[in-house]
Amino acid sequence: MSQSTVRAIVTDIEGTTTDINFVHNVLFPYAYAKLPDFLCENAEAPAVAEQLDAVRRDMQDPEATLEAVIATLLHWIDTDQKVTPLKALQGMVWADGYQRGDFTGHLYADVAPALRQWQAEGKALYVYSSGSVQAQKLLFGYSDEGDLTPLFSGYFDTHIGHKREAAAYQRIVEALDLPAESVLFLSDVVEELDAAQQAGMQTLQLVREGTQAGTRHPCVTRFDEIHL
Ligand SMILES: CSCCC(=O)C(=O)COP(=O)(O)O
Ligand SMILES: [Mg+2]
Repeated sequence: MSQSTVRAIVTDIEGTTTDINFVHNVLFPYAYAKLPDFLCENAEAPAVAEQLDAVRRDMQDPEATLEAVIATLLHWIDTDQKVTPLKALQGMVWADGYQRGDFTGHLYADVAPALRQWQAEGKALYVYSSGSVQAQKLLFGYSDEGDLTPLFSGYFDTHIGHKREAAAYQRIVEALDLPAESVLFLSDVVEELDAAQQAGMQTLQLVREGTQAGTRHPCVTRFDEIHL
């Protein structure tokens, strides 16, 4: 990493800022439990109906019943599929959980101080996650460390493309209007880092407890090991 040239940092969430176990053992089961009733009660609401139609398109069955759509969504949660309408609906369900205080967004202890320091140093901070932009804002807005959303300049989800495709990172660079080599991408997933590197970004792999270091990208175990 050529540290002096970093002008913006784009961070992944799961496995990077946030424990994978929080996502898989708190958020996903909450959505699994609450989604059926939420959809039965809100299927006619325009924002929900739009996502249900998108699920039917992905199922290649425009006439699929609500029951069949719900079964598909639950299967996608079970198999951790990063399907855009599922992610949008999960975000809507999690909003209730955060607002009721059922959980707060997990952040590793080293994350908030580093984000604050980088922002104070003039770096622009962005999030790129498979979770919807609404879900990202909720996690950082209702985080263990309070509302961190003022630290971020923007959020990207799968509407910009999938995280293992270089084209998604090219679009992010265009949106940031910065040279690709001045943007640093942080993730725990080597394939995501490969894609960001192909788009010209700098990369750093977060190797949190329980995850494996790769060999293709520089590695750190905590945000406070990153000196820009
Ligand atoms: C935005 S919090 C929920 C994260 C999520 O739904 C997910 O699938 C994790 O994706 P990531 O790209 O952050 O690994
Ligand atoms: Mg990740």
